Amino acid sequence: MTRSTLKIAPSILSADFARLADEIARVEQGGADWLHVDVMDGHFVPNLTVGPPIVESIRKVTRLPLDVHLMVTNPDDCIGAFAEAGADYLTVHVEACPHLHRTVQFIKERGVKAGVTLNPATSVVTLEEILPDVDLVLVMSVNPGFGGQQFIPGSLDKIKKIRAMLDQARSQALLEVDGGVKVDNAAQVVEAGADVLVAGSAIFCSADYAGTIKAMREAGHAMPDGSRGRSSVSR
Ligand SMILES: O=C(CO)[C@H](O)[C@H](O)COP(=O)(O)O
Repeated sequence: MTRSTLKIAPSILSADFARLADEIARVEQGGADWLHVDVMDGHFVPNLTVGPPIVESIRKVTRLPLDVHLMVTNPDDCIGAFAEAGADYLTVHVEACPHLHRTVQFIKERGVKAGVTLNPATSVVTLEEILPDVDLVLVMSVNPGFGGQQFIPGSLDKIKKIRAMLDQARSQALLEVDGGVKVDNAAQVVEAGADVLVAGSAIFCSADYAGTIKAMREAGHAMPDGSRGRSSVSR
């Protein structure tokens, strides 16, 4: 099976929230494919960020698909509000969902693409039963809660395992990686099997957002042996 074109999703967690519309315009004009929005409740993760009103405001200033990552306890309680606010993807944690299949159906019933994600210490086995139902799998390559952390090296093996599971199931779900993704490791992450690279500090802490996005895309398409990556092929 061929793979989707590599997507770059800047995470606004590292943007200047006082100038959010400008920051979003800069990454959109700079070639971003998606916008990644981290929702944190101060309970599932030790940080607080944005809710549905902010997503609704973001929806008005960009055409980029909104990739909303719910780092919250009881995500079922807020799925409707984020769907109405304009999320294109809603991704929930397997650790936060005792009835994961029901939660995924809630998301899809609202016309939103459904993603599932797992923390670094959570086994890929937790994905086995839900894979046929999801549009996206997100591998957290840092412990969620904060931007600017170091990529956990063991994440590469996890990405490879999930890539193999998706390919074996002939799944069309996208494989996204989030946490410590930089220009320097983008090739390894894509080689391991990623379709979507989330990057916060790498982009928003750089002087040239467009240049960083371009460099990350080029790195992701350049395999170690110099060949073009599988991710450059559309399915
Ligand atoms: O989900 C997240 C943190 O929980 C962020 O999306 C992620 O950490 C991106 O930041 P960076 O690229 O700086 O690591």
